[in-house]
Amino acid sequence: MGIIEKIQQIELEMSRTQKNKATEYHLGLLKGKLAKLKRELLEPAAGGSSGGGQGFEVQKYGNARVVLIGFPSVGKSSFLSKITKTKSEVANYAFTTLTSVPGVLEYQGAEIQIVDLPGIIYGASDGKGRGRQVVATAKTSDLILMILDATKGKNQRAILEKELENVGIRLNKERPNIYFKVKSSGGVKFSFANPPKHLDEKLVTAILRDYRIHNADVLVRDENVTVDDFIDIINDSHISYIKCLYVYNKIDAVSLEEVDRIAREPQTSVMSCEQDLGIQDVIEEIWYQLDLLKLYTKRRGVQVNFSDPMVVRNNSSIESVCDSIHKDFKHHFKYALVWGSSAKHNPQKCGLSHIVHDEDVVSIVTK
Ligand SMILES: Nc1nc2c(ncn2[C@@H]2O[C@H](COP(=O)(O)OP(=O)(O)OP(=O)(O)O)[C@@H](O)[C@H]2O)c(=O)[nH]1
Repeated sequence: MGIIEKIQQIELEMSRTQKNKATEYHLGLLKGKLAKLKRELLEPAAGGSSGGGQGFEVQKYGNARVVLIGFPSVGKSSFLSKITKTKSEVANYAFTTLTSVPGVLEYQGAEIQIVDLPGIIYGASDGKGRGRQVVATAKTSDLILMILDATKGKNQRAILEKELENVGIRLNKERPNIYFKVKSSGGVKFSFANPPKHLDEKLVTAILRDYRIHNADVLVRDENVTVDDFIDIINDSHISYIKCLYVYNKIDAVSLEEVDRIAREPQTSVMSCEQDLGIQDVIEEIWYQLDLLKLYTKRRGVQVNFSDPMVVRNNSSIESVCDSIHKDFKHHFKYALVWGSSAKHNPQKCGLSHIVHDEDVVSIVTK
């Protein structure tokens, strides 16, 4: 039996099993098996090619990567052409509609790569070669923009969410707070801060046995974690936790009441590419979700150039600032002078561990 048939079989069995206290254990084991099969499906066949996809690898560029996902004709191309600088003919030539189209959004001095994934993320979890590559690209993104058609029902969003879920992408979710370490002896040690409500030692041990893991430390730090969370932690390297912004396009074609209703949903923006409505708000929301900040660097004896900021992630240290200048830079580091809200006094002399704030001015003194 092939993997897809096995998956279907387990899904069928799960759908036939009533959910109650008595079946919890059985369902938990099935979930563990299902996750393992789905993972295998997305792994390239041993010794095989990458799956026959062509020209899919999109090189990372800029300060962050945003991936657009949506059904055909929801307005992804229209949106991309509105927010990114148009690419030259030559650049366009390299990409067909079958591959992804990258563009660059310039905002607040940052360069944000926007990748328009082919519409076929839907169906990607059936293990087809190119679907796999689409998934791999989506997993490297800092933010997913799910572009939805305001004139269509709720179904489109649910289908895409399910599809992403199936390939190991968790939207707007923190990594579950479970410590898990495979060991070479000692059996399975299950411990917790407070007794978990949906997980116990028997189930954990049985799921691990299915993964052929017989020795491991499992420490549950959050009493609300579920079986699914635990299975994600076992499959950790295949699971990505990515922020998602839901963007509803074509609001010009629905009633004001409907726009109002959609716009109130969490993590949601609304726009009309055709009428040029809400585009700027979406860009601002992207910037906000990416959680980037601007710094200005200053050389000794030279005025700060406020028109040329450097963009780093929020909570960055001086060390990562050095790293984003050059990978060897920190080896020549002596100290940094920092002006701005992160500094106790202006300037403050700081070491590599100092955390910078938005709009700080940083001067790095080297040996
Ligand atoms: N009413 C309305 N129509 C729009 C809007 N934005 C795009 N459209 C129309 O929707 C259709 C699809 O737009 P595209 O930008 O090509 O959509 P896409 O998602 O890139 O489509 P694929 O390339 O098939 O994936 C076009 O006919 C657009 O004119 C909008 O804001 N309002």
